[in-house]
Amino acid sequence: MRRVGLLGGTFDPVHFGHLRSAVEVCEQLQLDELRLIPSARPPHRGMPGATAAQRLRMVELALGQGGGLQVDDRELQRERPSYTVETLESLRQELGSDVALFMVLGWDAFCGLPSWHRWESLLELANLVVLQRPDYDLEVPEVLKDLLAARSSDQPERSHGQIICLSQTPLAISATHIRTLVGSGASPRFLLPDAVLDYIENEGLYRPSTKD
Ligand SMILES: Nc1ncnc2c1ncn2[C@@H]1O[C@H](COP(=O)(O)OP(=O)(O)OP(=O)(O)O)[C@@H](O)[C@H]1O
Ligand SMILES: O=C(O)c1ccc[n+]([C@@H]2O[C@H](COP(=O)([O-])O)[C@@H](O)[C@H]2O)c1
Repeated sequence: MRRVGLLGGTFDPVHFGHLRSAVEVCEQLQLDELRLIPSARPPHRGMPGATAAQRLRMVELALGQGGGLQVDDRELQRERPSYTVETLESLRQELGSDVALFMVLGWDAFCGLPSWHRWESLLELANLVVLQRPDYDLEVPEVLKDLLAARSSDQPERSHGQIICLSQTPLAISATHIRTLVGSGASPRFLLPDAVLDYIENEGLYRPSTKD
């Protein structure tokens, strides 16, 4: 069965925490491809600092011609909040039922899962891959403890319905920290690809507003 990974994110901006995790998930789960899916109108958070088109462009620049990792812009084609369950439904329509989908989430995102739109349907559409996040110390909600006990697997072979907790190289990098660095005039170099940093500088992203 073909195995497709999905890493959704605001990517404001994309950084090496996302990219290194994506490479390691691909290798550990022997995926045929992994798609980074920028969230056009991210639910559950304020307006990003960069537009959806700018965030998509930064992901494209980060990936370059890199084999295996791809960008999927389907959430920019919808005039609605970017609900993950609708993205998975659209992917299932495109790819069919005979493909294993692996939706990748950091620990922080996983802990917030019970507040997502139609969250209980997510496992009917995909497997979940949960990554550690060294910069977050969050308690997992009880309902997710039960879900982890019931659905965890070390050897995921099904098209959907299983949860895989992976240990990837822990990188305490966040987009929030990068925006803060840029906003204070400090350099975020080596936390994200140079091509993305050049784009941030050329577009004047994340600088403090000049308005009073
Ligand atoms: N350093 C990291 N290690 C592992 N997973 C990460 C890392 N950074 C982000 N992720 C995960 O990648 C997905 C997309 O993250 P997102 O684009 O919100 O980046 P972020 O760095 O968390 O941004 P922000 O600081 O703006 O919230 C989420 O599931 C998140 O948990
Ligand atoms: O579907 C939802 O209700 C939902 C709620 C919060 C987050 N998400 C998705 O989770 C992914 C990570 O979100 P974020 O805010 O950490 O970038 C991204 O693809 C979001 O669209 C999805």
